Amino acid sequence: MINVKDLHKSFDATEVLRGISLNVKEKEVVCIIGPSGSGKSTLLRCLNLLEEVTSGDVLIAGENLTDSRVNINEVRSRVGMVFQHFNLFPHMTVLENITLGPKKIKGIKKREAEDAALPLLAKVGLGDKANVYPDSLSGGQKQRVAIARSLAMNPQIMLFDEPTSALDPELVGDVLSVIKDLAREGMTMVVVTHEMGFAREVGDRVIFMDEGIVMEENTPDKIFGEPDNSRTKEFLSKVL
Ligand SMILES: Nc1ncnc2c1ncn2[C@@H]1O[C@H](COP(=O)(O)OP(=O)(O)OP(=O)(O)O)[C@@H](O)[C@H]1O
Repeated sequence: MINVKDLHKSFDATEVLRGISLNVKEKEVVCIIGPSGSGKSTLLRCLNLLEEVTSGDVLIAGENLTDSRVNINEVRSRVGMVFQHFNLFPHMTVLENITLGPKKIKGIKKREAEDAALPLLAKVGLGDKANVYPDSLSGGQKQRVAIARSLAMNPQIMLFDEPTSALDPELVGDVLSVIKDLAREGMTMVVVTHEMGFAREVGDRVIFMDEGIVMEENTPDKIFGEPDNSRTKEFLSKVL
């Protein structure tokens, strides 16, 4: 579903991704861990064209995102992304936030978009919040709205960039449980996370990135039990 080949990404003279290759199969959950600044967010952003690739290939379901004919809106509909900061529009209700993309980008009629949005809100445990404004929600609730908003575009793939890092500890569990439900339903997902317990429990594979390269890719049990790479070992000894 996702095939990344020798991906390089530079910002001016700084090479942040230095030759990443990565394959994610349909329904697979891949968790990416690694120190701050190792390029995890940049990699994720290259997977839905939030960043332009410097060189290499990124294929999503066979379509090469480096092809200049690619339709950015169409790619972003297929590849949903949830950020650390929820980026909801404060002047719109929860329902308006969720239906904006389907209406504006997909041309779906208001009524139809709302009918599709309400079950998604129920799915993330916020069935009673359709008509409130984001300000009245907790961080965890806002993040669950952001997940519903991405799902409303009916994506084939979901990318999560540290979805719980901005949350108070007591709010993390509800957000992770929504992501776990998606994993159980067979959503293909790439999750950048500092939640090692989550990566171990939910990831089919875990990737350890450092200094813009994939240092190790392994099953959760292996990477958290007996990592092959000394840098992985060193990192995990600090965070576990
Ligand atoms: N738009 C940009 N312009 C210049 N440098 C950038 C830009 N975006 C990221 N970088 C740099 O790229 C490097 C990797 O950043 P990135 O956010 O991908 O790392 P990360 O592993 O996700 O870190 P964290 O865990 O702290 O979020 C950092 O040194 C960062 O300063």
